[in-house]
Amino acid sequence: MAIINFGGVEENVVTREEFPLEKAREVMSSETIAVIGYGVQGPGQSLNLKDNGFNVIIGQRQGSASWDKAVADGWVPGETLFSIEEALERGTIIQYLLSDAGQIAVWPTVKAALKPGKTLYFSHGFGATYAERTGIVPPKDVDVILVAPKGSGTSLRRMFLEGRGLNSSFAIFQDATGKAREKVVALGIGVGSGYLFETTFKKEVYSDLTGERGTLMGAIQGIFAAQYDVLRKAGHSPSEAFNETVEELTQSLMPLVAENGMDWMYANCSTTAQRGALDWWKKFRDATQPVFQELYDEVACGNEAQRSIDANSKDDYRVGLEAELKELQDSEMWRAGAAVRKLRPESEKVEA
Ligand SMILES: NC(=O)c1ccc[n+]([C@@H]2O[C@H](COP(=O)([O-])OP(=O)(O)OC[C@H]3O[C@@H](n4cnc5c(N)ncnc54)[C@H](O)[C@@H]3O)[C@@H](O)[C@H]2O)c1
Ligand SMILES: CC(C)(O)[C@@H](O)C(=O)O
Ligand SMILES: [Mg+2]
Ligand SMILES: [Mg+2]
Repeated sequence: MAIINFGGVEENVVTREEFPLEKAREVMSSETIAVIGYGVQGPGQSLNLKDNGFNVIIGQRQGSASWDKAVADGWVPGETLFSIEEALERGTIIQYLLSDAGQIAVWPTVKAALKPGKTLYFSHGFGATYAERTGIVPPKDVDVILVAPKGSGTSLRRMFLEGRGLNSSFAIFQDATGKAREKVVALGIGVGSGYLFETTFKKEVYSDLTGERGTLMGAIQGIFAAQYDVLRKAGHSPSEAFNETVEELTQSLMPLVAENGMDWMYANCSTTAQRGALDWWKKFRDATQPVFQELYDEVACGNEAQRSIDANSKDDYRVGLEAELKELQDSEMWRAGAAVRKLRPESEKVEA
């Protein structure tokens, strides 16, 4: 473990230097990793593990679109691609990567397959933390661990292929064999994490649900929509409103934040912009803080988890989700965005 000072607070992290891939392969040398579910995380984690030299199989519902995707990605039915039941039987490490609602539905099958000595791996603290709502209570004689990549499975794979690494958190829920720690770190390195920081199942799920509902996904769309609306009502064109709300942020300013922090991005803007941003950011903080607090409280009391379980356990949940995504796509702001994306010079080059 390397001790890293995060803004004045020291934390333990695991890097690839201290726990190299060779060591991870050694820890996993006699294990068969069964990745159950081939949605978003399933492909990213399993393909990275395979390319890193681990012994991986996939368990997925036959006849589903995800099964076809697995075949297209090179997994071979009967050799490395199986029904969920068969993969559970063959695997010694069970990477449970169905959707969180799917995990509840399939839990009785998984539980029955968890013979002593097997390891149960999650990428979210959801199922085990909200056990009274999910019914997911692992048997006492298996190791239960978590590696949660902090980003989309799509990014996990893309960054791996670019030689980069998304960071992940890791946690141990249950250490039945005394080897849970080396297993979780080996798998974290194996799935392509840049580095690993330690957490608990409960902290992972509380922070993850807050983050995705907050600044990462929910709040950002809300703030974009509010500013775009004000600009449009004041007579600005869609292209102007979109550029001043989204395009400049994603294309010009966020890469500077990612590179060297907010002050660096500010420093690369005019003194006029800096004066305004420094004057206004605290107003936005104060206006949104109560909403973030409400969000965290709803997560911590379980209401948010319950809403997600109720919505995503419906047979036709995809229909509703797709309609809501379409509503976003069809909004003027995101239609303007589609036109703006096409106008990027590099888009022209791709099409040419
Ligand atoms: N999406 C991400 O990038 C991401 C990032 C970090 C963590 N996670 C976590 O990883 C886990 C997997 O998430 P995901 O987004 O990859 O899942 P997903 O929504 O893409 O679904 C994964 C698979 O679950 C299968 N599935 C759903 N319901 C099922 C059922 N009742 N029976 C059998 N199969 C069923 C689907 O066919 C699909 O292949 C979750 O715990 C999630 O919170 C996801
Ligand atoms: C990619 C995210 C938002 O970080 C993940 O938490 C998810 O649920 O998909
Ligand atoms: Mg999440
Ligand atoms: Mg997340």
